[in-house]
Amino acid sequence: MQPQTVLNDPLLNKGTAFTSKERQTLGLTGLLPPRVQTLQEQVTQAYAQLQTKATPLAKHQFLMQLFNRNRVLFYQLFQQHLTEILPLMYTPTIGDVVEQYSQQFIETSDAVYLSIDEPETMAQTLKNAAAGREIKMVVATDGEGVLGIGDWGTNAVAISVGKLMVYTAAAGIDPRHVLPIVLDVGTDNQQLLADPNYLGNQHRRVRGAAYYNFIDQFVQTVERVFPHVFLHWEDFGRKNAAAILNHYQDKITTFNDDIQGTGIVVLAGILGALSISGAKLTQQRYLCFGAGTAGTGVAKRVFQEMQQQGLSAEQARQQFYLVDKQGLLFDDMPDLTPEQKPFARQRQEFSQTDLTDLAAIVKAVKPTILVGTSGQPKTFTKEIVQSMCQYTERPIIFAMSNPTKLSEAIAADLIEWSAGNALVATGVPQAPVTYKGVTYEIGQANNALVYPGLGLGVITARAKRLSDEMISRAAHSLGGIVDVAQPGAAVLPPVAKVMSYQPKIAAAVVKCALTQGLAQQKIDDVAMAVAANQWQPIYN
Ligand SMILES: NC(=O)c1ccc[n+]([C@@H]2O[C@H](COP(=O)([O-])OP(=O)(O)OC[C@H]3O[C@@H](n4cnc5c(N)ncnc54)[C@H](O)[C@@H]3O)[C@@H](O)[C@H]2O)c1
Ligand SMILES: O=C(O)C[C@H](O)C(=O)O
Ligand SMILES: [Mn+2]
Repeated sequence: MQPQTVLNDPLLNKGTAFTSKERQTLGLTGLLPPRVQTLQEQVTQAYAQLQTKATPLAKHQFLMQLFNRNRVLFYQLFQQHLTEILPLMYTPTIGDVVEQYSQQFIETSDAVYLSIDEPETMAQTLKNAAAGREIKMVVATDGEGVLGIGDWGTNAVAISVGKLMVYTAAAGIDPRHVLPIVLDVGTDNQQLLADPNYLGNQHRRVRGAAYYNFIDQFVQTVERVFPHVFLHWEDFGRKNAAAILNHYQDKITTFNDDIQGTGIVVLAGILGALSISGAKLTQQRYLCFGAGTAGTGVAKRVFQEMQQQGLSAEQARQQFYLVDKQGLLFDDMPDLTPEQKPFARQRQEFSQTDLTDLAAIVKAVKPTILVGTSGQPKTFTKEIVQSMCQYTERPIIFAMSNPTKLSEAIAADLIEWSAGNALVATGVPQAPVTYKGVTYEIGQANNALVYPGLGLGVITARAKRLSDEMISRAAHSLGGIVDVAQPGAAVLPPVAKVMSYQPKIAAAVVKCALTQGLAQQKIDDVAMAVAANQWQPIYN
């Protein structure tokens, strides 16, 4: 191998950690500073450099440079400083990274850009990108629904890269086995269409049959080029996200993170909240604010859980109320999505005629659980929180929207307005809140808490399908980590321990796959099999 190849391959490069013997063998003598460092010395030095960067975006750029040069060092640093680095490489900073993509562009970070204008190149592109590696996991986005910030076209490649980083940092998914992909089908973002520096296809989004044909070609090609791949869909627009999942979930091993990952983390958070309050799930009234991809995905997961806990489908359905742009959703509305329809209510259930404003809806419905997936900032007001406190002792309030500027609420407000009674979680990281002498830990209800372990389980089992039961098992596996007797306990386990509970999630998924006959891998010892699939960021 050419010496330059080793130094330029982030999966092989050790930088200053190449020993003098390795330098001799690989022809690197004199191509690096003379001092040989240990990995830990490199980590310490890189961490100190990181501290000199002034803004989250500058820190992100520095960390991307490390990622692009030396992946072992990058992930070792990431894992050692996980709570600090996660928000820099993922939510919320990733939102700014997407918006600034063209302005900041230097290099591609081993991502793949599949253009709807050149469909014939797809198979060769995937082979080129893999360069002989076995690809076990792909994250693909078409960038139409990035977090809550909307359509960012090809810029959304940063989301695929970021999601995969979290897979590796949190669950040890081997970076040699992953591929981040953007499906560039155009953009309807006027700012990008007018921007001379925009790097994507500068035309409007292709829709309809041509779009679905492209998606289908992608699925067929990925499955052919990478047998047994786990295909993770991220941040598609509302219509396409559900349509794609519904079409492929019984055909291939696939997962929509916004629908299913979010369903897992919210259900786990609700189960955590109920174990604090002692209330029963089957007695909760559930209000979804923002009934789009995530909102309906989560509602469906909680709905299924209520049935597992003994309610009939009809009884369970009575506990759900969905609110979208139109207000409370009624079955006579002409523009309901297929995912909203099953939960739409009948007008005659209510004496009120105007149920468009969230505060009025809360007063009428009296929800005990309020989950925001609307991308509408500050919509969970004092009035709403205080209404909920009038009829329920411990209201469950999750403000899921990302990034921070779009969150439905600030945790500190929810705690104060409810006099410490609300059981709170937020999609973005929020600091603990001290109120009247109690410190409330704020669980981060972000799918990042769960999808890495889920993917690790799927890969370990070489699961044929990702079933509903596997998803349900993943949600339940998060119970018992937090000491709920502790005053101010969070409803979800902390991000600081995220690495420690991913194997637990993975094991639950593997066991379920084995039971359901969906595992294509023979496994005797589940914990050992999971551990064997975890890559460690250390030099060979
Ligand atoms: N915390 C997490 O893990 C997580 C996961 C997925 C999505 N999210 C967040 O949820 C938000 C929505 O994401 P999505 O993928 O579901 O997007 P989406 O576009 O599919 O859904 C958003 C929904 O909100 C509705 N909406 C818009 N304005 C509204 C208003 N004023 N009142 C009521 N409803 C309104 C839209 O019509 C749409 O149905 C984003 O901010 C995203 O970051 C968080
Ligand atoms: O990316 C995140 O932080 C969570 C979620 O997938 C989202 O779209 O907001
Ligand atoms: Mn997402």
